[in-house]
Amino acid sequence: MRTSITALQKLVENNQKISVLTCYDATFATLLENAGIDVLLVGDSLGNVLQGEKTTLSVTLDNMIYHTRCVARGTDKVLIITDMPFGSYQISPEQAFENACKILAAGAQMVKIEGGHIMADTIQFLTRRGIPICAHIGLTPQSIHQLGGYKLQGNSEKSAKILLDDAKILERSGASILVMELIPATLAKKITQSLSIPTIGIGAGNSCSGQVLVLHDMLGLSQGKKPRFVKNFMADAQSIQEAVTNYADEVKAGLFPGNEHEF
Ligand SMILES: Nc1nc(=O)c2c([nH]1)NC[C@@H]1CN(c3ccc(C(=O)N[C@@H](CCC(=O)O)C(=O)O)cc3)CN21
Ligand SMILES: CC(C)C(=O)C(=O)O
Ligand SMILES: [Mg+2]
Repeated sequence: MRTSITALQKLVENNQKISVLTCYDATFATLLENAGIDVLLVGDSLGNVLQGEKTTLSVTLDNMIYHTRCVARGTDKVLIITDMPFGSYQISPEQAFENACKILAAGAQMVKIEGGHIMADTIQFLTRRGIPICAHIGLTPQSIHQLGGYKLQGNSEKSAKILLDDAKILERSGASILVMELIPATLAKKITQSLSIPTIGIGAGNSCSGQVLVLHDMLGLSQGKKPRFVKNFMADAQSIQEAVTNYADEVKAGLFPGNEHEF
């Protein structure tokens, strides 16, 4: 039996942090599972790190299905969450359901969708029909051309209030987990304390229920400017296994992210 959302909730109740990494293939999936990572996210960041694109916008549903299958084949214990790609869930709840079914059939146990209150109806539609949902607020990279850059979100009183309200609405709509990306640590803490579902942060400080990073970033493989929230775990490790184990340990111990990784 794979890790269930119930098991993740138990971790939260016992004040244990949830470790999440992105993963796109079977070899890494086996390695991450054996290193004790709790959740693997088949992220649409594969557009960046596998396909060499500037944004996640061109990633297709078939891409996500293919990589979900690869990750599922390489594992038998971890919970697999797969990003629904841009355009696969925004048209209607019905279309979102149809596409989410294909992702679950490929081996994911949950799908992630970007957006706040605007996604409430879709989340309600899917969760009432048996699809577990991870919501995602703050910096939502599929809206990059609207946001105008990969910038900190929720840094005004008004936008912080919208994010807090969105988080509550998403929980009420049935979301099982909430990813929060690139928001002030104090806001992420307040949101986490206001919800009963686990929160997973990336650039959202140390008070979330868990943390996620893009695998290639934490292995120091990504080129170009490194976002503030990224830590290269290969810098102090002799092997990929050791780097991943250190990540899991530092998340569990509340050592990562440190002050230098938050906003
Ligand atoms: N390799 C990779 N890592 C990611 O974390 C990631 C992807 N790809 N692709 C999809 C999105 C895009 N993401 C990004 C990309 C850049 C920044 C960045 O440069 N952030 C600045 C913010 C500066 C500010 O607003 O103050 C930073 O310094 O963190 C953040 C998130 C997160 N996701
Ligand atoms: C960075 C995480 C949260 C993500 O959505 C992705 O990898 O696509
Ligand atoms: Mg994503």
